[in-house]
Amino acid sequence: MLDVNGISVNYGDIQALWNISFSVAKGQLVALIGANGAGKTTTLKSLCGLIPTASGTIHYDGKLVTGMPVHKVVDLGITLVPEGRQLFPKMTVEENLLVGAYLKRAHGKRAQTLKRIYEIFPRLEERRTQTAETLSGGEQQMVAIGRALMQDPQVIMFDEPSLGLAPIMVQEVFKVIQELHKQGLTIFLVEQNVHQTLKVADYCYVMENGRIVGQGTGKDLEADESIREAYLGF
Ligand SMILES: Nc1ncnc2c1ncn2[C@@H]1O[C@H](COP(=O)(O)OP(=O)(O)OP(=O)(O)O)[C@@H](O)[C@H]1O
Repeated sequence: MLDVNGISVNYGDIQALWNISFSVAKGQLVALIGANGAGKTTTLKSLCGLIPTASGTIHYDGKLVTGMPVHKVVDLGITLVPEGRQLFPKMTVEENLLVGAYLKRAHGKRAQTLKRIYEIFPRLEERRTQTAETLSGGEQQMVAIGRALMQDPQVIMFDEPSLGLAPIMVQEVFKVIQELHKQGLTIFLVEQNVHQTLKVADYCYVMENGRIVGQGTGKDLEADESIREAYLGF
């Protein structure tokens, strides 16, 4: 469904991605793990058209996405839940969610999608009139996921959704991601919580210094000694 072939990305004179290739099949949960500064966020931004690629191609459902503006990428059904959530703090939960449904593909079904999101996150329905800034970190992450779902995506990409959350909320976020996977969404998950990620991912890529240096099923990587040493600490 998503095919990334040999992309490179530069920030001025600094090369951040070197000839990255990977693919995400329909309905799969594929993860990208790596340390701080490895290039994970840069990879996501280039997939959404937020930053240009210097070389290589990105195809989605057979269509060339490379060079497309962000709103066109979103209209194809690719959605990002950004790191740090990026909600509108003074707007209510429901207003933040509705922001997600501004494009044509999602606008017509927004009432129906909102209902579905409140079924997934009953807590957000309880707090629908509360401003985003007054929510806990975990609740804000739920709003960010809900807002992405309002775009009616085919592929949802997460940038470190568990970052900065209390352990119980980390579990909650992973539960939601697994539930969305079960419902058939295609998921590309960028995470530093390697332990949890290897448990839920169908397939996983490992990134270091802007390069893909390993790949395999969650189980394979969990059993790999160098991965255990570098990312799992045992
Ligand atoms: N706007 C920018 N200008 C210059 N360099 C950048 C910019 N954004 C990222 N970089 C550099 O590109 C490299 C990859 O950064 P990126 O944010 O993609 O890593 P990451 O794996 O997502 O890290 P983290 O887990 O810390 O978010 C880093 O060396 C970073 O300093």
